[in-house]
Amino acid sequence: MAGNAHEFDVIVIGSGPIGQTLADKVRAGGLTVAVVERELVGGECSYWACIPSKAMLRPVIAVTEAQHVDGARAAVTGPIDADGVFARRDRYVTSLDDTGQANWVKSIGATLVRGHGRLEGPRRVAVTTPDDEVVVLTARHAVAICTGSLAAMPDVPGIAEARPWTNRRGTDSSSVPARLAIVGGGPVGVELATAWNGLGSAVILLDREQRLLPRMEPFAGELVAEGLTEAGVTVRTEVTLESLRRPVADGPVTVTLDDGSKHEVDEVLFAIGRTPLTGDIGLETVDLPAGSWLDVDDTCRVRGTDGWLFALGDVNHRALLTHQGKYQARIAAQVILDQAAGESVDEATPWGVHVASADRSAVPQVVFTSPEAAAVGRTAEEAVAEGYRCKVVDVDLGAKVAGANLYADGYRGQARMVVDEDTRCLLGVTFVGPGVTELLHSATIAIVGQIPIERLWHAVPSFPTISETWLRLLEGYQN
Ligand SMILES: Cc1cc2nc3c(=O)[nH]c(=O)nc-3n(C[C@H](O)[C@H](O)[C@H](O)COP(=O)(O)OP(=O)(O)OC[C@H]3O[C@@H](n4cnc5c(N)ncnc54)[C@H](O)[C@@H]3O)c2cc1C
Ligand SMILES: NC(=O)c1ccc[n+]([C@@H]2O[C@H](COP(=O)([O-])OP(=O)(O)OC[C@H]3O[C@@H](n4cnc5c(N)ncnc54)[C@H](O)[C@@H]3O)[C@@H](O)[C@H]2O)c1
Repeated sequence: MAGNAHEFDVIVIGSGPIGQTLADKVRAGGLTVAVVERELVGGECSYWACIPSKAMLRPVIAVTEAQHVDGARAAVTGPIDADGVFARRDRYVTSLDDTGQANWVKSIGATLVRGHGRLEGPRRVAVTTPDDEVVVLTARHAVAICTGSLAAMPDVPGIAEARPWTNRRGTDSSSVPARLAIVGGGPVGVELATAWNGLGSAVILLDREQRLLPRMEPFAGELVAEGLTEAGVTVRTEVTLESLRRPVADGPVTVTLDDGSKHEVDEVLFAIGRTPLTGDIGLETVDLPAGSWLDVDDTCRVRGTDGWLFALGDVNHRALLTHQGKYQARIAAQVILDQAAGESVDEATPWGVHVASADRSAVPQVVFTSPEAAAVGRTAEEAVAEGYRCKVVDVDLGAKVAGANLYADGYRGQARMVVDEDTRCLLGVTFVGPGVTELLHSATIAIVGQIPIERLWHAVPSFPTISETWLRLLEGYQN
């Protein structure tokens, strides 16, 4: 880079799915962009999170589903081929080679700068390259922090000697531990328990809360725990980890819980949440605290800065999901483009082009377990806590939905719809059961579109599909 080649309209720090989306959109709008990446272009999502976990889960879920269809069950005769699953995963993560994604960044006309980016005052980013050189970039319009998050670790005795797994080894290991303890029963914990149990590990899943998936409707965690238990996972809730011991480097780990029980395993995996990757990105140079989640407004501009600094994706802690971060990137790109053109930004109109309104009321999430759990919007408990006058409708899918029973014999699943009684529009919907994942977007559209119950009756689900759950929910609302 020579002359003013270090000056760009926009600098994006972090090339995960969110940084890439922002770069793509502002570039398409005619701005120049530098994308700074210190590790692999594509981020955690592409190599150690969404993509490898789903590549590993799909074979496990496919086999489990076949085992629940009379007649098909007889065709499932052996264990899952772990090497085949690892090969599938490696294909999806391009064997941790980011050439394809790096070329894509270049193909959109962005400049990829390899190295660790740190703010150096407003609109300046110093990049320490792999050769230990420092390149200083300046941004005419905006800097976007898209640095993502890291697995959180608890402070318990013995953690260093136990060399625990996180989502990284949990998604890139090509050997199956005979015994695996997973601490944390959120989405990462339940998905990786499903995957590794399916691949042959004896898994014990531990959570300190009363139930798994504590952020979803209670029946989600309960049905997922049932599915895991049926598959052979030992599920322990309301337990706290006291210590780990791995006296011999290659030997087993002893996990001690607060109820006094001890469990010997070959590996321990932590899935207890995330911490923001903001500790070493120069936040202190712009008067922001280092190491914290970045507080943004609904346009994704960092509060306390004057409109040049954006934080998108996991780092802003609005919704730690790839699709939601990419939505934020689309909104922020519009804000950046309009600011750069000297046009006004309308931050006051919900659902407008500059406001990430869905983050507040319509975040969809699918947890890929067996059964699957899919939810969007508020839970009943959240709606009540926020002061809504609401009606809750529950449907037992196995008992009431013909399409569900044709999908799996002895189908077990449940749905819940939370309705705002003042507007008769939906506040939240949850589906749990085999094959429900693709139903979720219908609920997202109903919530975002603010479609009243009366109109939903005109959205006719095909017979005999699991979507007929919608009819049962509407009938339940009338009764
Ligand atoms: C096991 C697992 C499974 C998941 N499954 C799903 C799923 O199915 N669906 C879903 O929606 N979400 C899923 N998530 C969440 C999803 O992975 C995150 O929400 C998503 O990766 C966030 O994207 P991001 O771009 O903000 O961050 P990341 O994907 O973490 O990317 C951040 C990038 O920034 C780079 N970086 C960091 N600091 C610097 C720096 N100082 N300088 C330069 N570069 C830097 C990093 O190297 C990285 O490449 C999963 C998470 C886990 C752990
Ligand atoms: N399919 C998906 O959409 C998907 C999959 C994986 C992860 N993610 C996202 O990634 C983020 C991280 O997921 P996660 O599951 O790591 O975090 P999480 O915060 O969603 O869940 C953490 C779980 O660990 C438990 N926990 C916390 N501390 C504990 C302790 N000391 N001992 C025992 N249990 C403890 C909590 O009760 C909770 O159940 C989430 O926001 C999640 O939505 C999404």
